[in-house]
Amino acid sequence: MIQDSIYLKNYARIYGKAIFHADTLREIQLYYSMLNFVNDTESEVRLDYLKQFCMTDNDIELIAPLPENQNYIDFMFEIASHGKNEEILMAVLPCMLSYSYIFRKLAAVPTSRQSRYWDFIKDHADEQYAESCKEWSAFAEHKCAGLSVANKKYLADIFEKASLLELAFWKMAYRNERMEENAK
Ligand SMILES: Cc1ncc(CN)c(N)n1
Repeated sequence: MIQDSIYLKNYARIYGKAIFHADTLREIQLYYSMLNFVNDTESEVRLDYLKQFCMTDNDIELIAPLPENQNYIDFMFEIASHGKNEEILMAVLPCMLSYSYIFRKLAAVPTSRQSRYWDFIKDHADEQYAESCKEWSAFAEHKCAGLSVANKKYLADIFEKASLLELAFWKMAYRNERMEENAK
């Protein structure tokens, strides 16, 4: 949750770039709806968890990102610096889509309701969130439809790279767990 708070603050910055380079108002509204989920819906639950650790977003400002988190942030910033919205979309979408996919699977496991992270799971497993993910994906398909095969391949590689950075972010939690085990 702490590393995620750092990640999400930087993730939100990417939308500043995307909105600036958007072609249409509809496009701005789509980016805004993605940012709105991260910054409002998701943040509400996130702040509740931080509270359980006696922390607020002000405390997060003093904590450094772990390497896996920093790598992911650097990658998104690098892509955003090109100022091309098709590329930015490929870098930001795995964050939104993978959570819908993973948390819907998790929510279907009966014992998940006993998890201390149930509120977090529930939000991301939500039907409305899945519908929004479909809308964002359809927008990306539409935006990229007329591109050359080579360009599509380049964009698919960005999507894949961002997805692998998501995976590394998940694994980061287990790395710390192992380090704690080893320290015992
Ligand atoms: C690393 C990461 N990826 C995705 C999400 C879901 N928005 C998240 N909160 N954090």
